[in-house]
Amino acid sequence: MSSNSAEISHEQGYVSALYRRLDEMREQSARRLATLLRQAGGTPQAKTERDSGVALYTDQVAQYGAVEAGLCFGRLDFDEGEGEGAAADGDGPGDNPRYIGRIGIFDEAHDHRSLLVDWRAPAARPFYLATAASPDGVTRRRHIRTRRRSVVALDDEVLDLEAARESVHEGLTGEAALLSALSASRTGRMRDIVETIQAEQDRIIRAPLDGVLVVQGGPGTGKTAVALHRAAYLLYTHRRELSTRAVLIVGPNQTFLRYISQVLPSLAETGVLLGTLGDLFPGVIARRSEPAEVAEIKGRPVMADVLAAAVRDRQRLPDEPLPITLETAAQGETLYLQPATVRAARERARRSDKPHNLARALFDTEIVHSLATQLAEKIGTDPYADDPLGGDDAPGEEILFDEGDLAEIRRELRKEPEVLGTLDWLWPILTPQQLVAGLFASDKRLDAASSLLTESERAALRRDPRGGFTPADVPLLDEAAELLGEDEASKAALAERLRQARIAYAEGALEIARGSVSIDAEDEVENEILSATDIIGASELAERYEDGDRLTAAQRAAADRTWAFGHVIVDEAQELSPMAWRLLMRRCPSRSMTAVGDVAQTGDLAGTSSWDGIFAPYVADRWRLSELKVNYRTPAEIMAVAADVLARIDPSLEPPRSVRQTGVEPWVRPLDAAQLPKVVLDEAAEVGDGRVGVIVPAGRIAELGPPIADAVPEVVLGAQPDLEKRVAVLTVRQAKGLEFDAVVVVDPDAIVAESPRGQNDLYVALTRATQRLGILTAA
Ligand SMILES: Nc1ncnc2c1ncn2[C@@H]1O[C@H](COP(=O)(O)OP(=O)(O)OP(=O)(O)O)[C@@H](O)[C@H]1O
Repeated sequence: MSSNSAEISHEQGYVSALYRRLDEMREQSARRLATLLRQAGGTPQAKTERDSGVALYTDQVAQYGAVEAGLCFGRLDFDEGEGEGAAADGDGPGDNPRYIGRIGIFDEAHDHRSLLVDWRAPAARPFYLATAASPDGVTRRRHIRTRRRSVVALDDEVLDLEAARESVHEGLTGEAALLSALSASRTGRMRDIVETIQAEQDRIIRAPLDGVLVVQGGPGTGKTAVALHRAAYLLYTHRRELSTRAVLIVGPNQTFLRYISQVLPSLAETGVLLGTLGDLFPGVIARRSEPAEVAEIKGRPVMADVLAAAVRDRQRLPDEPLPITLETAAQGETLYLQPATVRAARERARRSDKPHNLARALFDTEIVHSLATQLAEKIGTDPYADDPLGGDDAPGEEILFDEGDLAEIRRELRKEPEVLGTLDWLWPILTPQQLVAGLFASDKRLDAASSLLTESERAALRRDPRGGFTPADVPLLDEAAELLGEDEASKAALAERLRQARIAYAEGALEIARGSVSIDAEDEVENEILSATDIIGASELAERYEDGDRLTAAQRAAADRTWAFGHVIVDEAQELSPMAWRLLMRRCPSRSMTAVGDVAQTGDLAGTSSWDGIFAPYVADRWRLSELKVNYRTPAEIMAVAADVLARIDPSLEPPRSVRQTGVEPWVRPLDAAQLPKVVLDEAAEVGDGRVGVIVPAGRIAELGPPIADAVPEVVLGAQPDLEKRVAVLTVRQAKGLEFDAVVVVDPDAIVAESPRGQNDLYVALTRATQRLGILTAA
C-alpha cells in the first residue's frame, strides 16, 4: 500500500489536469450545440448536417457530464522500454505510465497524445488481466480513489511473484479496491464496476460480438454487472455497426430496471434500450397481473399454433348462402354468396402464404370477382329474349359484357356497403390486440384450439377483455402481429410513436443544453446557451426533425416492433418462456446475443432449467457457455446457509465461492408478527446508512407489510418500490436481481410452499444480502 501524501499530490496534479480538459471539452460541445439550436432554415443538406450536429453534441455534453465521478481510476506502470512512443489512440502499448478512466482523453496541443485511456480500449486490458504470474510488462497497478475531484487514496499492487505469494486471495485483481467496493453500503442503485472488473468477468465482457454467449453464474457473481459492461464494451468496440442497430437489454421487471438504470449512463453509453419483456410490444403497456399457472400456459411453444388456429378461425365460412342487397351497382338487386365460393376464395388467399391482413386483398378479389360475374349474368340476360309476345323489344339479344364492363362492375361492387360489410365479416382486418383479447374473451374462439389445449387450460386462459394485457401476453401479441402482418394501420401507428419519440428527444436536447452550463462557465457561454433554449420549444425542434430521422437507433427501436437489434442481452434469462424467446429471436435475426442467468434461481413456472433447451431450436449447439464462479455479493457465512437450499434444488449444483467473510453469522428466530417492525428497525440500525430488504411470502405481504410501513420511517412497500428508501418490503419476485446490506427473510416455509419452484425462490431470497441475514421462521 502506498498512499503517502507526496504520491497523492502527484496524482492529484494529473487528475486535476484531466478534469480541466474535460471542462474544456464539455464547454466546447455545449457552445456548438447552442449555436446549432439557434439556426433555422437553410438547404436540405445544411439541415441534415445541423441535425446530425445537434445529435452529436447533445450526446457529447451528456457523456462528459456522466463521467464526472471517478473520471480517472487507474494507472499502469510498465517495465523500462515498454513506455516509448505513446500511441495516439491509446490502443498501443506506448504511454508509461498509462492512466485508465471512463473515457479516452487526448492532448490536442501535443499531437493527440493519450492522457487517459478508455477502460474498454485494448490498451486498458492489462489493468484487468495482468497478474504477477503473467504481468504483460506491467510492474505496478494502481487504483486511484477519488471523491468528487479529489484523490483520496491509492491502492498499489506490485506485480512480482514475491508479492503474489503473499496475496491473501489468489486470483483477485486490485484486491483492496475490490473489497472496499464490496463492503460499501448500498444506495438502492447499482453502481458500475469499471474500477474493479475481475479477470473472469473481463473475458466475458470482451468476448466477440457474434453468436450466442450464455453466462451461467450463481447469485452475486456479477452477471448483471457483466451484462451491462458488455453492452458498453460492445458499443465502444463495434460503434459503427451497433450505433445504427442499437443494443437491447431485457430485465425481469421495472424495479430491477430502475435499479440498474444508472450504470450505462455513468459509463457514458446511450445507445441501449432497456426494457422488460412487457415493454417489447410498442403501443401496449402490459401491467395486468395474472396467476403464474396462466402465464406458464401462455409461455408454451404450442401457443404459436393456438394463435395460428385463432387466425384461421376468424376466416369465416358461412353455413348457407349469404344474401347481399345492392344499393348503387344495381339498385335493389340481391346477389347470393355461396359457401363454396367463400371456401374457394379462402383457400386461394391462404395458399398465398401471406399474413392474414395482407391476404385479405386476395380474398376480396376472389369474392368480388365471383359477385361481379353473378351480377353480369343477372343484368346481362334479357328476361324477354325468347318471348314471342315480347313486343317491340322482342326478340331480344343477350347483353354481352366485355372485360372493361366487368372491371367497372367490380369497382362498383367494392363500394357497396353490404359487400364491404360481408367481406369484413368473412375476413376481418385485425390488430394483434383484437386477436389476442378476442381469443381469451370467448369460449367459442378458444374452442378453435381444442386439439391443442385441454378444456381446463382453455378455461384458465378465459378472461374479461377489459383490463389490458399481462407481460405473458406480449410474446403472444408479437406472434399475432407476425401472423396478421404489418398493414397501413400499423405503419401509421409506428409513425405516430416516432413523432412522440422525436418530441421527447427534442425536449431532452433542450434540457441538456440548459443543464450544461457549468458552475464556473464564463458568462458569455451561459448567455449563448440560455438564449438558444429561450427561443425554441421542444415541438418546434421536433418539427425540424420531421423530415430527416435524427433519432438514435435505440429511440427508433423503442417505437418499432419489427426492429432488428445489433445485439440483445437478456438478464435473468432463466425466467423467460419459450414464447418469450421466440419474440427475442425475431428481434435479433443476427443471433448476436448474450444471455446471463442462473438455472438454480428459476422462479417462473415457464422458465428453464436447461440452457440447451432454450437455444437448441434456434442455433443447434452453436452457443458458447461461460461460467462465473466467484460470489462478490454474499459473504461466506450467508452462502453457507444458502448452500443447503441449493443442495435441495439439485445436489449436483455447486454454490459460487464467496470472495469475503464478514464474521457476522446469520441469525434465525421464531416469527412473532407483533415484533416484526422492531426487528426491522434493529436491522436498519445495524447497517447505518445502508439498505434493508424484508422478503415476505407473497401471500402474507398484505398482513405483514402495513405494520412495518407504519412503524419504520423511510419504508417502501408495493408493486413499484423506490429502492432508494432505507427499508423495502418485497416478495421474492420483486427482489430478484436486487441486493441490500441486510436482509430479513420472513416465513421461509411459506415462501417454499407458495410455488412449485419454492426452493429456488428461497435460494434467491437468502442470497440478496451483502452484510447481514436474519431468518424469521413461523411456528
Ligand atoms: N468486479 C466487481 N467489482 C466490484 N463489485 C462487483 C464486481 N463484480 C460484482 N460486483 C458486485 O457484486 C454484486 C452482485 O453483482 P450482480 O448483481 O451483477 O450479480 P448477479 O450475478 O447478477 O446476481 P444475482 O443472480 O443474484 O442477481 C453487485 O453489487 C456488484 O456491483
